[in-house]
Amino acid sequence: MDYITLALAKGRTAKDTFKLLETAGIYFNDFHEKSRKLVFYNDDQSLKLIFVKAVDVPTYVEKGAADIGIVGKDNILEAQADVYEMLDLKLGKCKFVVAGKYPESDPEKKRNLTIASKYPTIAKKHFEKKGTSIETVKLNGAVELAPLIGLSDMIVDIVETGNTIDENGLTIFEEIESISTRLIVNKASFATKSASINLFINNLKSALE
Ligand SMILES: Nc1ncnc2c1ncn2[C@@H]1O[C@H](COP(=O)(O)OP(=O)(O)OP(=O)(O)O)[C@@H](O)[C@H]1O
Ligand SMILES: O=P(O)(O)OC[C@H]1O[C@H](OP(=O)(O)OP(=O)(O)O)[C@H](O)[C@@H]1O
Repeated sequence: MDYITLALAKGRTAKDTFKLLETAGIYFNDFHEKSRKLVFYNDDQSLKLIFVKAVDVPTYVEKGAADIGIVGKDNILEAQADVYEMLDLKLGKCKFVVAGKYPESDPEKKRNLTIASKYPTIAKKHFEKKGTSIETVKLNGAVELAPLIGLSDMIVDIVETGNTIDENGLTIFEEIESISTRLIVNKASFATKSASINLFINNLKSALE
């Protein structure tokens, strides 16, 4: 069997991903949360795990540095990565929305809107589809602050419980799409390592049932 490299997103979905891998019988015994190590091997050394920032997972997989990646749909869409998306792991569920101050922000206005987001590509594509041209301001967090202090008209961001939107007095104007953690595969690896990759995917599928 071929040996495969798995890029796994650090951050809020990591714990649930490790749990799912364990349900599938895949254990990384040398992994522990406080470790600063970035490379781990499973029990039978058939899997090499690299633990990277979520936003970088699509890059590792597209470029073939990893055969498989586990990462949120948000990062896959934003990266526009040329990879196969094979499985929905149903973790890290949330949705992309357009939000702003009500009634000051009006998404239907066709004037040049400024949208703040960690996801400027997704924001641009969404408004392009509606025939609205926008300027984007790329932020790396606390995006909800932007319309409150006049940095943008609205935001495109992730919502889960809605608490961040509510506590900052914003209103959701539109839901763009649902997000969850997905399994992605490098296109060349899928051809050259099909047996190992299919085995890995089938194990995860069984664990999800
Ligand atoms: N509030 C949320 N609820 C559920 N899932 C979320 C939420 N925010 C983000 N996610 C999902 O979890 C993934 C990882 O989130 P996390 O906040 O750890 O990543 P990050 O934004 O890259 O981290 P950082 O803020 O440290 O840069 C996101 O890419 C997304 O798919
Ligand atoms: O609907 P909620 O449950 O409130 O979750 C939504 C928040 O979670 C994410 O931020 P994160 O916690 O990653 O912090 P960030 O501002 O640093 O991106 C997202 O960008 C929202 O701000």
